[in-house]
Amino acid sequence: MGGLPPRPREDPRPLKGVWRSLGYAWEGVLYAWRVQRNFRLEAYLALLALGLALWLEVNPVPVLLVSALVLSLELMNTALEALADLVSPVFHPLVKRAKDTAAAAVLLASFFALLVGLYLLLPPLLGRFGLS
Ligand SMILES: Nc1ncnc2c1ncn2[C@@H]1O[C@H](COP(=O)(O)OP(=O)(O)OP(=O)(O)O)[C@@H](O)[C@H]1O
Repeated sequence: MGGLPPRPREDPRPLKGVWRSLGYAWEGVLYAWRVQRNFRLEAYLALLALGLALWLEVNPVPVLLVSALVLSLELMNTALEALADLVSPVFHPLVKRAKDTAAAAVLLASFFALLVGLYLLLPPLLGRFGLS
């Protein structure tokens, strides 16, 4: 395990600290990408939805916002799972509550993202194929 980084006020080069923080955050993204199949699936779906929005000339901002919400919640879920496994590697009802609730947050956001995607993209998509 690596040592802890210097505390912000003790760091003689604060800007270097910002880059270091970005590096740690990127490590988190790579970790989630490696171990979480759902994170990869959600990232691919977000790219697909963004590509469709651009192709259909639909405002891509809502797609970006809901994608950011789902992916961020998946990262938080991954973080919570790691902590829960550290605290209680064996079955504990409270860990079950915590993990299930964190997973529910991702599920809920994904459901609403799907609704936003369908509402925004389906009508112009059907129009492109002459089905509207
Ligand atoms: N230590 C534990 N104590 C109690 N229940 C647990 C524990 N670990 C896992 N569970 C239960 O199993 C479910 C799945 O947990 P797990 O950590 O495997 O996540 P997951 O849903 O498979 O997520 P992912 O596939 O994203 O890793 C949890 O939602 C919870 O209900």
